Amino acid sequence: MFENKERTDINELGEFGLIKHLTTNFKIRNDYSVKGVGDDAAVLDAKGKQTLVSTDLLLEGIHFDLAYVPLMHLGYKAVQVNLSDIYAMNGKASQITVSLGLSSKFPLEAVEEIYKGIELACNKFNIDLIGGDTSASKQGLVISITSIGYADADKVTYRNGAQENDLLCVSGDLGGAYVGLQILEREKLIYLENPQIQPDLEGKDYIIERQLKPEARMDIVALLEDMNIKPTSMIDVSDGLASEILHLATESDKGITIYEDKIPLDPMTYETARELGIDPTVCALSGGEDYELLFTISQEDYKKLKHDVDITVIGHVTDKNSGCKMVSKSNNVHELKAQGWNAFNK
Ligand SMILES: Nc1ncnc2c1ncn2[C@@H]1O[C@H](COP(=O)(O)OP(=O)(O)O)[C@@H](O)[C@H]1O
Ligand SMILES: Cc1ncc(C[n+]2csc(CCOP(=O)(O)OP(=O)(O)O)c2C)c(N)n1
Ligand SMILES: [Mg+2]
Repeated sequence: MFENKERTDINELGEFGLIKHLTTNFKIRNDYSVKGVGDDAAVLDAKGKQTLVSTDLLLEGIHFDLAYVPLMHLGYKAVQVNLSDIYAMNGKASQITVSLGLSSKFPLEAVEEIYKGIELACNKFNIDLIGGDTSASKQGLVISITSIGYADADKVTYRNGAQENDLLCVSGDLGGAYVGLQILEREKLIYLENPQIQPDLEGKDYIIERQLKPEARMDIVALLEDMNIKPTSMIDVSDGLASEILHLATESDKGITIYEDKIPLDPMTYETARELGIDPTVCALSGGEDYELLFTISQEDYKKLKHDVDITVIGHVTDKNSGCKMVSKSNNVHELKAQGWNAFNK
């Protein structure tokens, strides 16, 4: 989705000219970055902390569809999904590298749009862009971002630390990004059949934003620190609640039980799912792309966060033999299965 009329051929700048043009506005802003863009490698200083590194790959046609994703949003989202993994380790994100495979149809102005989104994310989350790689691609747009962060060794939170009787908590609300995607896909099909019809996204702002412009939960990491809570285990919700619960349980060698009526759903998510004839609970369990934090805390810590409206306790940790279960609104017990999004199922 790129409507800018000006089209400058990337060949006019060449690879190095392009890199210079795109990165010149990015200034190093934090002490962990010794050298950013411009040498054979970036130089970082962990300042006695542990270093967290995570990488994700976004491919046109698999992870995003340029028919309805504006390039600036894509740049912003690509950064968010990567920062989210650093926050899921209970760390502070400080740097990213950005690697691009650009299809030949992309003019300079299109790449500039992606970088506007990246810059917005870097400004908002205090991140240094410290490097990357740029190439032409014959198969559409490819974006790979690596995020780097730091945490004191005793703060780093793994997937494997959940203990029996811990409480399972989730930030924000779930399922919105998936329902937003269904609306965007619906409007795309209508448009393809009849290009005169303008997309009808009226009243769907929140869920469309959840899909196009997710926000990684840096604030939750800060909140937990303020509350003096160290989660016993943590993961971010990228593939859907069910899949992430199974990761925490498997890695921790425990079982987990959740309660359907506790799953936080935004009213717009709930109503739109109903309109589309899909079960809102299934959207939360299997939709994905929520980029909320799912974590376990010890019972003693419950009093510290019970009044926080942005964190919901949805279940608890059990012994391994009890497996992963959801108690439904009608009090039936269902086994949780990882039926979340899977790139290989497309
Ligand atoms: N091609 C690969 N080579 C090596 N490690 C990989 C590869 N793909 C994924 N991983 C690693 O597997 C683990 C799980 O990855 P993934 O399911 O993608 O996690 P996330 O949902 O947090 O991105 C991570 O430690 C990741 O770095
Ligand atoms: C065209 C399109 N198809 C599918 C999706 C949905 N989708 C894209 S990425 C994703 C989940 C996370 O992707 P993955 O590559 O598994 O990331 P990771 O778990 O490694 O962080 C989902 C549900 C989408 N937003 N757009
Ligand atoms: Mg991954």
